[in-house]
Amino acid sequence: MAKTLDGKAVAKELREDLAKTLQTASVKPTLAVVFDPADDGSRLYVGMKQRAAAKVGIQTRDIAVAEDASTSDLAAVVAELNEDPAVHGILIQAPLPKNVDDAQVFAMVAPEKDVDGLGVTNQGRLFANEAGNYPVAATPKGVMTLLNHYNIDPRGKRAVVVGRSQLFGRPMAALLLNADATVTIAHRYTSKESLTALLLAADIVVVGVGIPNFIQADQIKAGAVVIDVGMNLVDGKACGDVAPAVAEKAAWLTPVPGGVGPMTIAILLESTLEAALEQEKAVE
Ligand SMILES: Nc1nc2c(c(=O)[nH]1)N[C@@H](CN(C=O)c1ccc(C(=O)N[C@@H](CCC(=O)O)C(=O)O)cc1)CN2
Repeated sequence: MAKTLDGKAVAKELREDLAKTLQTASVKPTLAVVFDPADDGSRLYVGMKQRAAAKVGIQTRDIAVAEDASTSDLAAVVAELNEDPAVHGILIQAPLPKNVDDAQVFAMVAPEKDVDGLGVTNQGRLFANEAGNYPVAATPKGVMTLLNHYNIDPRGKRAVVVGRSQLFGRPMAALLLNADATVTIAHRYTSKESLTALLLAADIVVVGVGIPNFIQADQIKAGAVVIDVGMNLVDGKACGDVAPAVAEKAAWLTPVPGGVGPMTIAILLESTLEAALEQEKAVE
């Protein structure tokens, strides 16, 4: 039976450390959250982020986007936040309304305020494996933090990332590559046959496609590490992309809920504090 990669517990530790640091920090960070209030998922996740931020001592500022907003409307919103010295971090909660190009909006955020690491500058740094401290997309960074916590070293391992989004798959693959894994990305055009062959050879599988039971036990190598980034609702209950029977094959598995989700939020808060401290240093 697989051991649990307990994101809920690791995220709690991370948040407690952040709260301690913030008690004596010289800056009280402010995170601006730009989101579509008509999207049920966004309302839920933004609420979770706001509550977690308040508990550690980070202020949030809500910016609700109108249903008929365009990319250029968002450009004006982001430009104002970029210029506001009271705002240290800007979070663009995806998805934005249908007339907005999310990727273009991610790219408008000033790199020093891009706490979600989704803009081209910070993604470029990650893909170049640039040394130093810059924000990285919260979900993939949360996965790496979880692996590290359980002393699972990707070096020399065969890793398969299923999904190629800007939020998850691309930065996930870059982080695993930067950690010296041999990485393959599978996506919607990868045939089921090829995907199964890749998965059966993989030591580490990270999947985030938004389809319940997408990964079955007979596609997983015995002893693999399986990270479920999926977040689906089935009969009102949260579940991931990995079938429950995978627990009988894998050595390690993340639960849903309680795995990668809480890590995503904790890493966002950590990146917000780091951005605020950097901006304060730059002003001095
Ligand atoms: N700008 C961003 N947009 C989105 C991101 C992101 O990282 N940045 N990720 C997802 C959603 N997401 C954060 O925004 C997120 C999803 C789920 C969770 C979480 O903790 N889920 C709980 C279960 C919740 C439930 O019971 O329904 C868990 O896994 O334990 C946190 C964050 C899309 N957009």
